[in-house]
Amino acid sequence: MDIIFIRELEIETVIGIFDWERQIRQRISLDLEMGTDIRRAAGADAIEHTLDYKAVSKRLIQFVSESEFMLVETLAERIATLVMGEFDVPWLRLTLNKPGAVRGSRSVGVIIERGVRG
Ligand SMILES: Nc1nc2c(c(=O)[nH]1)N=C([C@H](O)[C@@H](O)CO)CN2
Repeated sequence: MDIIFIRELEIETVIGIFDWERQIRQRISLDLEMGTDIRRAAGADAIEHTLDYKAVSKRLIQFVSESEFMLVETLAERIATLVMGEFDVPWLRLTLNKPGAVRGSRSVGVIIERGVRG
């Protein structure tokens, strides 16, 4: 299996469990690895035969910036469902970072893996 990836996709959104967090927008950062087979696209040298990382990124920016979840877990799960469903991705690993959320740490967040790795 091959992997198409997106690193450090930064998006502002409403996220958090505290009252003050419901009033502001905070930056989250996504690292996404998506299972695929690149051989057909490489053979034809044609974007229509592969997973377009720009199209995935644009959809994620739209979805995440309009979302208002409390937990990073919920946002991560919803992103995984969206990517697998809309882009026909059989397996993915997603790291969702919430930088600066905990004083003294660079980042906190969640890592999830979904689907079947071929
Ligand atoms: N496992 C989690 N723990 C915490 C979350 C979360 O989404 N998942 N969220 C918070 C607060 O919103 C925090 O980010 C504010 O600093 C605390 N713990």
